[in-house]
Amino acid sequence: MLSFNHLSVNYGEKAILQDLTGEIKAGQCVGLIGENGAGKSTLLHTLAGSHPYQGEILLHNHPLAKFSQAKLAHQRAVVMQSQQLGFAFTVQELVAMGRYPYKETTQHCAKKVAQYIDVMELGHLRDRRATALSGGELQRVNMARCLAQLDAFSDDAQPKLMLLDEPTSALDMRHQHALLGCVNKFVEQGNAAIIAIHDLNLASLYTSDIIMLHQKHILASGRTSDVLTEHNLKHIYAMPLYVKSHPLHDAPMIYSQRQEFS
Ligand SMILES: Nc1ncnc2c1ncn2[C@@H]1O[C@H](COP(=O)(O)OP(=O)(O)OP(=O)(O)O)[C@@H](O)[C@H]1O
Repeated sequence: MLSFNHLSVNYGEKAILQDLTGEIKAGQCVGLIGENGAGKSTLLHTLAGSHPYQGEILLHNHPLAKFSQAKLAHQRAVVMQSQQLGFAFTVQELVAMGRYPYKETTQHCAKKVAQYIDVMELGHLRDRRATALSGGELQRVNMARCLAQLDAFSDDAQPKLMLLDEPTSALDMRHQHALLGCVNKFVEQGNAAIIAIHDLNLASLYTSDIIMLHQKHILASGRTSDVLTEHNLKHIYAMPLYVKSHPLHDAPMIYSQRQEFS
C-alpha cells in the first residue's frame, strides 16, 4: 500500500532521517518505535505527505507528491501528537471535520459523526467544547475524527491507511486497549496502520510488524516478535531490558528494572 525508498528528511541543514527503505502492506499494523528524537513523528509527517523529503514515497504505487490533498484525504488519515484547535469547537464539530473531504448530505455526515463518536465512547461529551476536555478525551476525539475521515468501518474496497502518533499516550489502560483494538479491527478489514508508540508491551500486543528507528536509520524491521528482542531493545534504550513470553498471547513482554538516581 505504501512504500518508501531511500527516504531522507532534513530540518534545515540538520539531517533527521537518512536513506530509509520500507513497505507497509494492507493487513499490517506497524509499530514505529525508537528513543525520544529518533524521528518517529518526522517519519509519520513525511509519509502523510506533509513534510518535504528526498527519495521516493509511493502510495498505491503512485508517487505521494502527485496526490491532491483532496485525494489523499480519502486514502489516509493522520492523528498527530499535538493538534492545534485554534477555536473552541465542540466534539461533534471536530469529528465532523473528518467528513470535510466528502460531498455528502448533512444527514449522512451527522450519521457518520454519531457512529464514530459512539465508537470512541464520546456520546456524553458530544456538545462539550474541546477546550474543556481532558487530554485523554481530546485524544479520543482526534481518533474519532480520523475514523470518520476514513469511514473506517465501511465496506469500502479501497484499502486505507492510518498514521497515528502516540495515540494512547494520554489514555487510561481500558481506553488504550479499546483504541488499539479498534485500530486492529480497521486493519483486519484489509487496511493498514502505522503507530508511533513508546509503550513496547502495547506495541507487542497490537502490532503485526515493527520499524525500529535509531539515530536517523532503521535499526531493525519485520515481524513484531522478531524485532522486539533484548538485543535490539538494549541497543536503542541503552538500559537492561528483559523479554518474556506473555502468559496468554504469542507476544513478547518487555520488563525493565528499577534504577537508582545517582
Ligand atoms: N521543527 C523542527 N526543527 C528542527 N528540528 C526539529 C524540528 N522538529 C523536530 N526536530 C528534531 O528532529 C528530531 C526528530 O524529532 P521527532 O519529533 O521526529 O522525534 P520522535 O522520535 O517523534 O521523538 P519523541 O519520541 O520524543 O516524540 C529531533 O532531534 C528533534 O529535535
